[in-house]
Amino acid sequence: MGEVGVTERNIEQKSDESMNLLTSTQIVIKEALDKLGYTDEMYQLLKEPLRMLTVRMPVRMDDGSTKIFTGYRAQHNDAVGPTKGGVRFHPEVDEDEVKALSMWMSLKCGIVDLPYGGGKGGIICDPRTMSMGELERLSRAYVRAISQIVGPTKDIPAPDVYTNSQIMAWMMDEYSRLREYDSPGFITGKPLVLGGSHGREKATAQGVVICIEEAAKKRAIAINGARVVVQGFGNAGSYLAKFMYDAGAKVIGISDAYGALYAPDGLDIDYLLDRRDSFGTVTNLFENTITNKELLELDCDILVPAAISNQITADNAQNIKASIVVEAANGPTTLEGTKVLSDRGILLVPDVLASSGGVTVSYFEWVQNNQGYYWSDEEVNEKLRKVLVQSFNNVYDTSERQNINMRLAAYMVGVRKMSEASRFRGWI
Ligand SMILES: NC(=O)C1=CN([C@@H]2O[C@H](COP(=O)(O)OP(=O)(O)OC[C@H]3O[C@@H](n4cnc5c(N)ncnc54)[C@H](O)[C@@H]3O)[C@@H](O)[C@H]2O)C=CC1
Ligand SMILES: O=C(O)CCC(=O)C(=O)O
Repeated sequence: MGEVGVTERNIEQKSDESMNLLTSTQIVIKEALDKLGYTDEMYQLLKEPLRMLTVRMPVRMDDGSTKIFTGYRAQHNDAVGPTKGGVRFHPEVDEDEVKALSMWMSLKCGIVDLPYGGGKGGIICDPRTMSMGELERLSRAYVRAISQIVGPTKDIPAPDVYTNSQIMAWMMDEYSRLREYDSPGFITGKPLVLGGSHGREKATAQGVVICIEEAAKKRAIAINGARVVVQGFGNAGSYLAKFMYDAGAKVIGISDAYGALYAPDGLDIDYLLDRRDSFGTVTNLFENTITNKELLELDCDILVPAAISNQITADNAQNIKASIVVEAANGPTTLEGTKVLSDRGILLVPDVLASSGGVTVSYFEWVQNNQGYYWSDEEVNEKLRKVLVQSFNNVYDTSERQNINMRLAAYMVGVRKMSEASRFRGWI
């Protein structure tokens, strides 16, 4: 931590803290289990995924060469039910990160009370440099490689960073071909015409908005006119910016992997949405950009990291000016960063709560696939709001009652269901 030159670091590179995504998750899980009175045996069960599959996939590239890609699927704990979680295509995917991501999925499912455990997948690749044909062959190869451990009642993938409904459609088709029957419930985040759910695409952002509204009430901040900064302009970040903009907030900063845009009087979000590409890139069209680091430190009321992990660390947490930080991304704040923000009285709504709208509507999609009967957009929104408002207040009240920060409170709420299910199954 705190090494010389860290401020100059390219944001794509990882800090020492990021090596500890898994370790820091284990530390908070242990703390939550201790507070709940569980023994060390429970911690030993939950500190790592039950299963971690590494696969190597040969894929024919457009130029005729063959490239070998490495991918992972982690299944953290399936005591409650099948595991569930997205698949990430990113050059920086690594084994420990996928493990931590699967553990966060277990916590999310516990917090919003879904009948799932956590899973997560990833492939080391850069889809921004691949053709549609190459992406399709890679997506299908991944499903063939992990097919033995996934399925509608085993482990149900979904979208995450740099994956989308088209990739879900190819994966669903490959799985259905392997099994020789149509299996829409194998994966969620599908296009509507293939059994996708209304509201899934915007669900993560909608869940974040509900958490922002609830957090703003606690801090007496009016959404109308609030200054909002959003890091990341992909699925989560761009919908979120749009919802906040439509609600009358001033979105003064947004960013992507290449830089950030800042306008003190507010950005024209509709214009930016119109110009962004399918990877959530838009800043390359502008000249007066700032860095992602500068974006995070802008003077604002509400800051939403909605891109990648390890963005708020011991290095910059002191400089964050927002009153409320709501984590749409997975793992954007390190343990050290969390401590600094909490000590400074900034309300931090943690990822495992704030970004749980995505998996909640994925669950709705899976339920609709299983029953073959589909709900309206209004029905989905109403159900999502109910779940998220209740979950936010459950975690917030726990944090107040126990006098702890919301991350530890969320872990306490999230870890309980899988612990109890593991105990009833006789595993501990
Ligand atoms: N899509 C979903 O349903 C859910 C997503 N999340 C989390 O939200 C975050 C964003 O995911 P999506 O919006 O789905 O991904 P996306 O692929 O749609 O968009 C990613 C955005 O992050 C930006 N980005 C990538 N690398 C970056 C870097 N090094 N620095 C700054 N920005 C960078 C991209 O330019 C893009 O704007 C991730 O942490 C993901 O795990 C969490 C829950 C559900
Ligand atoms: O929609 C899902 O099933 C999982 C979404 C996800 O990967 C996440 O919440 O991080």
